[in-house]
Amino acid sequence: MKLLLDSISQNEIEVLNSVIDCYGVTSNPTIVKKHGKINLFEHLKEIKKINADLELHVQVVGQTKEKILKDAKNIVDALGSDTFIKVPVDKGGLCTIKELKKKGYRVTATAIYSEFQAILAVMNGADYIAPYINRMSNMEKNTVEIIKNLRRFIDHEKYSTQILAASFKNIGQVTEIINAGAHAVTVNPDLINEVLLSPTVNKAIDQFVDDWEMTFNRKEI
Ligand SMILES: O=P(O)(O)OC[C@H]1O[C@](O)(CO)[C@@H](O)[C@@H]1O
Repeated sequence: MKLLLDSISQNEIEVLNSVIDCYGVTSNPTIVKKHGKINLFEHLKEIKKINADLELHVQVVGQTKEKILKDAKNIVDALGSDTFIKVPVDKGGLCTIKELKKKGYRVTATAIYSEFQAILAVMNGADYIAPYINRMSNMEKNTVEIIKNLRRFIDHEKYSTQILAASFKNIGQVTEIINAGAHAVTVNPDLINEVLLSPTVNKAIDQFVDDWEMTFNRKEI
């Protein structure tokens, strides 16, 4: 299982990288917008300095094959050939995924709202597919079934594509989707922090320390 952070906040990534096993970071233009008009490539290079092993998934903006290929080249020239190029799965995106794979790029197929869209991206050779869990739930789709079906399809047909589930709005969705068979999830640090900073957990820990101190009159073992 791979856990990625759906954020480009250096502070959030630095803190969580020291606490949990982070596999990489994902971004899209909406996530970048929160940081204003930054130099994205320089910003991401700083994130790589936190942990050189972090996978970077960076989204293209171009909407035609030519423009997507140009964006992909710029991304890889700036950040290295191990960077994953995120390409939205529409007609233009699909044929470009094929082309990018022929040229040796690493590709994450994104903006996936349906099982069939995901299947087409797998067939075109995407390394990862990123189904949008919360956005599909909002469309009353059974996301657990979709992930189970996709995993079955990938395993049965022996594709090497991995499911990188994205767009979560609560941790319940994350665990459900991991259990359904996703290979990887990308999660907003706020959702992870909600669990790690839970008042219920803190209360239980404080109670243990209080009980120890009452018994032994000290706060160490
Ligand atoms: O519904 P949201 O939270 O905007 O998420 C969209 C998702 O798409 C991604 O761009 C993945 O491709 C993630 O970075 C993000 O989790």
